[in-house]
Amino acid sequence: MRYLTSGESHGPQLTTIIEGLPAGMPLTAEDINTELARRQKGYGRGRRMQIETDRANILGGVRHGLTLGSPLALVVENKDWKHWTKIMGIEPLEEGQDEEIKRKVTRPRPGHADLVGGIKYGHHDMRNVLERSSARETTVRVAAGAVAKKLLALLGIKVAGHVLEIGGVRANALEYSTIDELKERSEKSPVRCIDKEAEKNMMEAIDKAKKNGDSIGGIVEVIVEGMPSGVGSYVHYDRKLDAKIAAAIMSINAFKGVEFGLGFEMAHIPGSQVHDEILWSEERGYERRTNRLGGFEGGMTTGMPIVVRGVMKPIPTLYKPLQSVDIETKEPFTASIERSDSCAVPAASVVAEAVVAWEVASAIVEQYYSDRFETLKEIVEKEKRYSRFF
Ligand SMILES: Cc1cc2nc3c(=O)[nH]c(=O)nc-3n(C[C@H](O)[C@H](O)[C@H](O)COP(=O)(O)O)c2cc1C
Ligand SMILES: C=C(O[C@@H]1CC(C(=O)O)=C[C@@H](OP(=O)(O)O)[C@H]1O)C(=O)O
Repeated sequence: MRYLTSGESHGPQLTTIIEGLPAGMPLTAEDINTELARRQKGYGRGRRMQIETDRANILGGVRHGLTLGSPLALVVENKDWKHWTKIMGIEPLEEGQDEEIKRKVTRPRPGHADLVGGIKYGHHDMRNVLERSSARETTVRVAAGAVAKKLLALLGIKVAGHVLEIGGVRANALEYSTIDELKERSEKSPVRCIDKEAEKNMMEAIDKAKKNGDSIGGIVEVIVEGMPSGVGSYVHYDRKLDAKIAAAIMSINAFKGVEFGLGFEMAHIPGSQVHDEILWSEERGYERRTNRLGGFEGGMTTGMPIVVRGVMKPIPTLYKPLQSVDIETKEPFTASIERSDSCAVPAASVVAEAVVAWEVASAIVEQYYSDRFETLKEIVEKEKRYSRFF
């Protein structure tokens, strides 16, 4: 499966076209809207989220609640567009119309795509860069991910994301018995963290950063449970599913690192405490004693839950801005200030779920079968059994 997205942050809408979904899969706008609403929540976001109520309009590829196997077209309107119609106008400016209408950005923000993107595409108004480099685009990535999540859910595969760290505050009481419990508890938390003590401290850290005109980042974790083993392949670099998931996490705005299972801790632990011992029983087939490798061996799923984490840097727009240069005058100035979040880690955990779900669903459809959903379901069920009792 593949998808492309189009649209600017303050333009009329965001669009995605999804290609390669099997036919006959139940899908409603509500399936997508629930995920869009989850992405909008989260402590630390700016005023924009109070303006938007993201809703998906399905404009192709579905009839009477079932996918047709044809491309799926989804559109999410930007409610904020009505305040930006002049600034973001599509038609050329008329003779004598004020250039100021464009709300030009000439003082690039360190950490944003502004300067490099402006130089690369020859934009002297860096609004032409920031409008597309903005994480507003993650709205339609979450829409595409919602479709993938629906496909996975119907195959008995569950995806959950939560927040592990914000601004140096680490969650530690992480006991939960099922992935459903993790989902339910993180859903209730304003920072999507299931450790109540850490939640409080994370919110305080966000308040403090905001008060200081600063920003903070953090770590999110995504878990995928119910996978058959053997999805992905060791035979070629571009068929390794862990590599594709890592790239997907890295593609989220502001993400700077990825790890699976014990991750970077593996650098200082002996092999005997890293690799997952193999067990077999008549009733349950193959199992692992532990899941320290986070569900992958040789780029293939082991059948244990996929456990992947990503680190998000602090938001680059600062209300107490850093040093920059005006690209017109070359004089030193502080960077421009655009309306901004002070922490978007909770929202980013929903985006991370979406991009991981997309990679997993794509790999399943590519590997097993892509025409009819019911047939795909039968194949996946058979495959889960086959790989357990081989
Ligand atoms: C959900 C989400 C919300 C974000 N909100 C903001 C924001 O309000 N202000 C900002 O400067 N950056 C925000 N970012 C991060 C920037 O989009 C990102 O840092 C920038 O596009 C540069 O890309 P890079 O950090 O991947 O290099 C957000 C990122 C995500 C995932
Ligand atoms: C609009 C979203 O996030 C935006 C991401 C973003 C950035 O620079 O990445 C900057 C802000 O945009 P604005 O200046 O319009 O408030 C965020 O609000 C969203 O997540 O839907």
